[in-house]
Amino acid sequence: MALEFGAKELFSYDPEKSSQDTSKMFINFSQGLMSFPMNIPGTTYHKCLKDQKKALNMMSDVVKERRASPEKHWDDVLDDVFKDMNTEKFLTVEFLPHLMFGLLFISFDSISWTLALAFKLLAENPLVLEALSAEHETILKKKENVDSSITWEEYKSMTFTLQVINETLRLGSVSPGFLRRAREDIQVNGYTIPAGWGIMAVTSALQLNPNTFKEPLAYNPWRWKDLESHVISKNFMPFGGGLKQCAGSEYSRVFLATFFHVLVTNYRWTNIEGGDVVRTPILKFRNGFRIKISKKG
Ligand code: HEM
Repeated sequence: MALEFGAKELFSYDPEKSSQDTSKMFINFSQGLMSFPMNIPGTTYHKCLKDQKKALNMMSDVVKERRASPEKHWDDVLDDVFKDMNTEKFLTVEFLPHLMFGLLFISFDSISWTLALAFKLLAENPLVLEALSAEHETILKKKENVDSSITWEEYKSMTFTLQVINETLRLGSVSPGFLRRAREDIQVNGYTIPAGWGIMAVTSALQLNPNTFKEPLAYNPWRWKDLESHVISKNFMPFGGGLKQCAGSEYSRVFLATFFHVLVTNYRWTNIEGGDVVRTPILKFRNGFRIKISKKG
């Protein structure tokens, strides 16, 4: 679902018209990223390369189709990218399929894992689920038409939901951290990081620091009301930091909040099996994760 929604926003993808199982392609690609790099049929790595090629071919076809009818407007990200090609030299026709592939992968993988973790944590913490449901039921009650879309004001009123999102990202930052390169020698606590060295800031560990987050392993969204903004900005970086921070952070928050609204007002679920969280170094479930979901009566 996150993939189809992202693909629709990026290049007006219509799953009904696609002959390919796009989700499968991206899942296979994702599984091969941390696999042993042996490119022979049957290996995870081989599947990863094969499906990456398929996905890139699909993106190339979309780009070709767009170039063939420049008068048509799509009102999606690719439309804007085509406009930017007039001013940005790095946006070449050869680069576009890679850009679309990268954006789609990065958006689908991170959001899907965050959602999967939220399903697990909410089911394990019924008080949190109860408070989350209450916030969304209140929004529904105030609506004149319950079937109308969520408004920006409603999104802005989701205080507890945003705390749930923060707490989920704190405990389960999809990425272990972010990468930088030292441009000059850097002194840290008596050690020197020489210029040119790669640096990985392991923010996922920082987010479990008991000096900042009391009982760091507890899933406690209420903690966010008492944390001051300067403490948050220095200790909570699930979307990275500085000029290079995640371009999709606001999109992700809106997506997750909207998803929770639909989920808790319409569905209930129970965890069936799996759900052991591991880092490889990206967040994963060791033996998968199965839930039983049903419509609320
Ligand atoms: C829960 C969801 C997400 C998480 C946790 C996440 C996390 C991250 C992190 C940690 C970085 C590295 C930032 C840095 O180096 O400081 C990053 C970069 C990036 N993310 Fe996300 N991301 C998410 C969703 C998305 C989505 C939905 C999109 C696109 C629609 C996106 C697009 C990007 C891009 C383009 C960059 C590279 C930014 C740059 O290098 O200038 N991300 N993300």
